Amino acid sequence: MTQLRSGPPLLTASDYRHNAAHLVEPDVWDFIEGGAEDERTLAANERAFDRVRLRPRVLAGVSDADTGVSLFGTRHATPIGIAPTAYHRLIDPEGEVATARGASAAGALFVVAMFASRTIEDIAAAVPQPQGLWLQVYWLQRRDVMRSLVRRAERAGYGAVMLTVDVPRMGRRWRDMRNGFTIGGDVAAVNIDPAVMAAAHVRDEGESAIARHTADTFDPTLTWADLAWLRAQTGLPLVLKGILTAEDAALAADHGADAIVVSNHGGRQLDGAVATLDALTEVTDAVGDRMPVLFDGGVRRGTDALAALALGARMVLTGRPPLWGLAAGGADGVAGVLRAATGELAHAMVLAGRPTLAALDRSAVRLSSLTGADA
Ligand SMILES: Cc1cc2nc3c(=O)[nH]c(=O)nc-3n(C[C@H](O)[C@H](O)[C@H](O)COP(=O)(O)O)c2cc1C
Ligand SMILES: O=C(O)C(=O)c1ccccc1
Repeated sequence: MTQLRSGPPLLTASDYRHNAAHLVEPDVWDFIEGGAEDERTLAANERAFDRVRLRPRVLAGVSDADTGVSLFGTRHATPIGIAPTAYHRLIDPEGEVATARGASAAGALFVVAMFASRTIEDIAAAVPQPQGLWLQVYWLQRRDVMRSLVRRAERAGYGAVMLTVDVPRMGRRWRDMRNGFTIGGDVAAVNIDPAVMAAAHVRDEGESAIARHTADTFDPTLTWADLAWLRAQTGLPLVLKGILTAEDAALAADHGADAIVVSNHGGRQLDGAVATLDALTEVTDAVGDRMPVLFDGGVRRGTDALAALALGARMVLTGRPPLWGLAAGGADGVAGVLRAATGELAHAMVLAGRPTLAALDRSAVRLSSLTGADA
């Protein structure tokens, strides 16, 4: 656990959040915490877990739990990984290098964002096993830039490429627009051709610079047929992030995705979109065993992870909590927040009588509680 110089130990993600709030600039805090428009989907993601009621089994002879999970041939000590988030140097001078060290210490997957503020190679060099890193990309108008990123990740030993598909344009985040949020100082998206990033700090009154930059550089004309191009650029597994419906999950499988992430971008894109926990079962039903389904959105404690895993997620990702850890204690804080959640998960697995992730199935959740019937 992360012990600060003074004050009580940080035991839960919520402890890290309260601690971190005082340690980053207010506009950066709003960028991290904020969601799109009235933030209803952001709130719904967390609230969905409040409805979950578990069905513990007893006298199962369970004294310890194994949280290990394999994905694409790589073993992870925990099924709780780090979702891609941009610009970690806004929070810690070492940025993604510190995050990678923390993830590696906790045995967790770290999905590095295309908009990382440290190089793909420096991040890989910070960990003993770079296949525990994946690279997230957005579809840029400049396909040559995408290709070079994917090739660099492959050469550096990354384990997979994750294409985020829920940003044809950036969601309107009133907080960032009111703050006139820009990425400045010596923080930059160092992996992307400077020509592509040239206008990244430009904005008009009432605008967010990242939204302006996204509109200038992303390719919103993308369709399912275009995925074949990216597929052909790399031998790495291709994971699609941002699926919320059975229809799109089936299309992803038909178009050769190796995995998908049920995600609404942490409530930062379409406000009013379904909470991810509420979308999970329709997606896992549609996919069956065709490919692994991952999950993100609102996971704040071990029992949240347990519910998503029970409903069919192979792994869960968390976005904001590792950033709270990074702010509170650098690499140690990232490891601390992941270990806290993993410890809670293992504890819940013992109390629920399910010693392994394989033994965790839908019978662990009272399904009527998800629809609010038990409220
Ligand atoms: C500060 C911040 C930056 C993010 N940047 C990216 C990004 O660059 N690419 C991406 O695919 N998702 C990005 N996301 C979305 C996360 O990957 C993830 O879907 C979301 O945070 C999960 O919800 P949670 O924060 O409730 O765990 C970002 C989220 C946050 C909070
Ligand atoms: O903030 C985000 O959610 C996000 O996806 C993003 C994308 C590009 C630059 C910065 C953030």
